Amino acid sequence: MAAGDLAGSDTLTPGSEGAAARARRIGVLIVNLGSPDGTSYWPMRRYLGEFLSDRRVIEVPRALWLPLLNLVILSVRPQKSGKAYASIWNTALDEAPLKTITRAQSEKLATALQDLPVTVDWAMRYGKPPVAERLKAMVDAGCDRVLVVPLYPQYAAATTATVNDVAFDALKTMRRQPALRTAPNWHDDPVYIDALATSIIDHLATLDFEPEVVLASFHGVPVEYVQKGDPYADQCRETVRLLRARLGWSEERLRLTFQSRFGKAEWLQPYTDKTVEALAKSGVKRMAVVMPGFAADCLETLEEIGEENAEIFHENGGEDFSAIPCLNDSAGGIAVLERVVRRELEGWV
Ligand SMILES: C=CC1=C(C)c2cc3[nH]c(cc4nc(cc5[nH]c(cc1n2)c(C)c5CCC(=O)O)C(CCC(=O)O)=C4C)c(C)c3C=C
Ligand SMILES: [Fe+2]
Ligand SMILES: [Fe+2]
Repeated sequence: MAAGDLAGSDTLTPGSEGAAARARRIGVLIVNLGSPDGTSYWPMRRYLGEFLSDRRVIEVPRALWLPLLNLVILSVRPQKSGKAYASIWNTALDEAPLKTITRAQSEKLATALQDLPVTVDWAMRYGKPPVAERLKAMVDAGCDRVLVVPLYPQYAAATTATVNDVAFDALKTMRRQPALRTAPNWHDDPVYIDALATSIIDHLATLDFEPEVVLASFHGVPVEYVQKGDPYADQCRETVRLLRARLGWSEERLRLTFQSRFGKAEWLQPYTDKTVEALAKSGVKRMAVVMPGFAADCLETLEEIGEENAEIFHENGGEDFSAIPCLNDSAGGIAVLERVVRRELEGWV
């Protein structure tokens, strides 16, 4: 094979599965959490059903959890969450923002990796496109090695490990498996910290107010998961410590909080919504929130922070509130993904 056949990254478009195999390409599959196909009851129920049936997400014994999930939660939560998704829906493409942004990240990452013999694609852990389908498409297109990149800067079993689980599960059905690598977390990578710091500084420069406090709000997990050994909380704390150092900010100026509680158990604290309320009540008038644990804007950033927490702030006496966009497909965001991929492909390219 000519050397030129190996060079140049591309993206894998649906339908290319049957294309003539190009030998010895490397697949790079970026994977985020996933979203419902629509905001009405049944698409929401299907999505939440798949998500909340994952043993990595809900560790309650099945005999207790499945009746509660199927009889109670899946009859009420689809309506409530559907309304929230409707308020942020990308109506032009009729899809959730997480999908739009992940696709754009995949396309821009392919361009950034053009000098390498890689095929870049994207998938979702829940909903579409599924990890197994896109992995198979990569193999059919001639990839004999695949790097799976769970799009989470901080490792949690409920996010990173469950992506890896489904990738390895997909290989179980293949006679000729590709070699599979999974990318580790990048919570302390200088390129990531720098991209976050730049995004904060750039965003604050666009505001007509100076926040007195900035929250670094991460998705929470139950405290019990951390007690069982999940490194997630420590990695969130380390990200914020490095970010403060990079910005030269104090612990009072950049505060760590955890959002998106689900269920009745105790989750990581301090809670974002309670902190926003307390800050407003204590007389803070101007604040901003950055969400470093999300590689892309989604329901939890756009609706929960951008709408719900903004309202909490205003209702309790706050005046100016701003949600800082995630790194998304910005130059800084793509630089982070490129950094992770190039590092993890060492020895393969
Ligand atoms: C970024 C890391 C995330 C962790 C850690 C995480 C843990 C976790 N989440 C739930 C329950 C829900 N999360 C939901 C949405 C959601 N969660 C993340 C990321 C993490 N979750 C993202 C990116 C999203 C948004 C997806 C989108 O389409 O925009 C939802 C669905 C929405 C809702 O009904 O509230 C649930 C439910 C648990 C239980 C958990 C840890 C164990
Ligand atoms: Fe979540
Ligand atoms: Fe939420």
